[in-house]
Amino acid sequence: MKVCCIGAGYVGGPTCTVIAHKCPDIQVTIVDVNPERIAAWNSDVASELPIYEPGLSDLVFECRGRNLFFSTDVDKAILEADIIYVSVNTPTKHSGVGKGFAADLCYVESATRRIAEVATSSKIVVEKSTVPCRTAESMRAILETNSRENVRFDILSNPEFLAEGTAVRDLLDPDRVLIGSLSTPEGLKAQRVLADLYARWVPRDRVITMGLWSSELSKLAANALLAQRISSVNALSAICEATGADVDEVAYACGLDSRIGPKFLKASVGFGGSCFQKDILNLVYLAETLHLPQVAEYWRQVVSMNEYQKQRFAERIVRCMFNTITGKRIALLGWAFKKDTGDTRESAAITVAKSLLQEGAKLHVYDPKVSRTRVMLDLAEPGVQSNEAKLGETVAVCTDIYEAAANADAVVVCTEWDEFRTLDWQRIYNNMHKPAFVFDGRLLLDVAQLREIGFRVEVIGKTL
Ligand SMILES: NC(=O)C1=CN([C@@H]2O[C@H](COP(=O)(O)OP(=O)(O)OC[C@H]3O[C@@H](n4cnc5c(N)ncnc54)[C@H](O)[C@@H]3O)[C@@H](O)[C@H]2O)C=CC1
Ligand SMILES: O=C(O)[C@H]1O[C@H](OP(=O)(O)OP(=O)(O)OC[C@H]2O[C@@H](n3ccc(=O)[nH]c3=O)[C@H](O)[C@@H]2O)[C@H](O)[C@@H](O)[C@@H]1O
Repeated sequence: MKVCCIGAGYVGGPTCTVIAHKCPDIQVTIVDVNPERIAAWNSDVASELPIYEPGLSDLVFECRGRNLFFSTDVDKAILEADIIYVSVNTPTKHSGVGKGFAADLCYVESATRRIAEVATSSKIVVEKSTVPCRTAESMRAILETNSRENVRFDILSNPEFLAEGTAVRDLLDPDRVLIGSLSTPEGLKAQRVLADLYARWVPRDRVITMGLWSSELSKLAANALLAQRISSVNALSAICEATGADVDEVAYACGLDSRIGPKFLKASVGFGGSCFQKDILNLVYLAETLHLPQVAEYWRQVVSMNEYQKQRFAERIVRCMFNTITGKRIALLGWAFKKDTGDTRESAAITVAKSLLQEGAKLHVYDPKVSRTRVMLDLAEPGVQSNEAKLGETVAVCTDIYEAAANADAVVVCTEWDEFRTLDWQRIYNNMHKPAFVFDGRLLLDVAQLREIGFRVEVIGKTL
């Protein structure tokens, strides 16, 4: 059996690497239109792979050249494959109908058209990208009206639930694998083929099957429910700050109720990542097009609360620093949207940094997995400063935390990297301007220890 994956991104790369690892008899080819990305996947240096995920480079090096291949030859991989994963990006539309909400399906459509044009034999096409409900229907229409005679396509929905930073672990031991299909004999047969593939390492009872539309909607629903928990606890964090309650204690007390559960109740500066916001806005758009304005408004509020949380944190920094940060140096620790990834898409750090820059601060950014180029690209958006040289006057990207914090007025923690827990805070304090502030956007630091050293500490969801 041969598997092809179109899209060598955060999902296609790890997902199909794990398939290659678990199924040495299956040839897996991951293709992409981006030659730099494919070249990076073919690098022999772990740090040059396009994605940082704990444990991923070992699997890539184990399988690559054996039964795992990364290539730009999309057509060849399509021609040879029995199963084709479509794992391309589905960003929020920036223009046209549904601008700012709907998913842009142009990449899914172009990959689907390519499959239809190139394939000379029947294929199972797996919709891996996160898509609006009933996208598989559009894919089927494109495939059926553009394919050759005697070539049949069975489309399955197989949404991905991995989280970045734990992708390999999530793929090796998933809570569930979801496969949706039409309930036709051919659809069910294709569903069995894919279920058998996963059952090589996932217990059968965790490979669940259902209809196509339920499967597509379940992915959007799962992300909406997860993000809703974070916005709920972040909304409570604002009440905690105003009342003297402690959000960690409140979350702990609530999470012990087995109906609520303890996970995903960590208050923060705000959720980031490429999917939560995008997928909820997609759900909002879906509700609007279905003429369900109250439903749309309900989910929209999860995103609004997240924007509020990020803004509230930035405003608190300014307020605590005597209502002005003009010309002050602020060390920003963490740029990725969560620990153990170099991904910065929709990272809360970006919003906070932009607000601080607009208030006239000078930023020294440190993140163990994010490059200077990435930080500058994230900031060089319209409305902030588009000129990189000018940006360089107010933003420095440091490779050392102590250098970032030297002569700073404040340290702001935006990402929960483990290494921030064990810093030499006395050394940091000695080299900072006084009063020295620490703003913890991740409830990560030992506040008592910091206060003893002399820091003024402000934490999300707490008044100290
Ligand atoms: N990033 C994540 O943790 C998760 C993402 N998803 C979903 O998976 C999908 C992919 O996400 P990512 O991997 O993060 O995106 P990504 O942007 O990292 O990767 C997508 C890749 O597809 C390539 N591509 C686009 N059109 C193509 C075409 N016609 N032919 C060949 N290659 C093409 C792009 O060049 C890019 O390298 C999205 O729908 C996303 O919502 C789902 C679960 C987790
Ligand atoms: O569709 C997707 O892309 C994926 O989106 C999320 O995964 P991911 O965005 O990679 O990472 P999460 O661990 O969910 O974290 C998202 C954001 O929420 C924040 N978060 C998470 C948990 C929490 O309790 N509090 C909190 O602020 C994180 O710091 C991060 O900024 C989901 O967890 C995955 O199941 C899903 O497959």
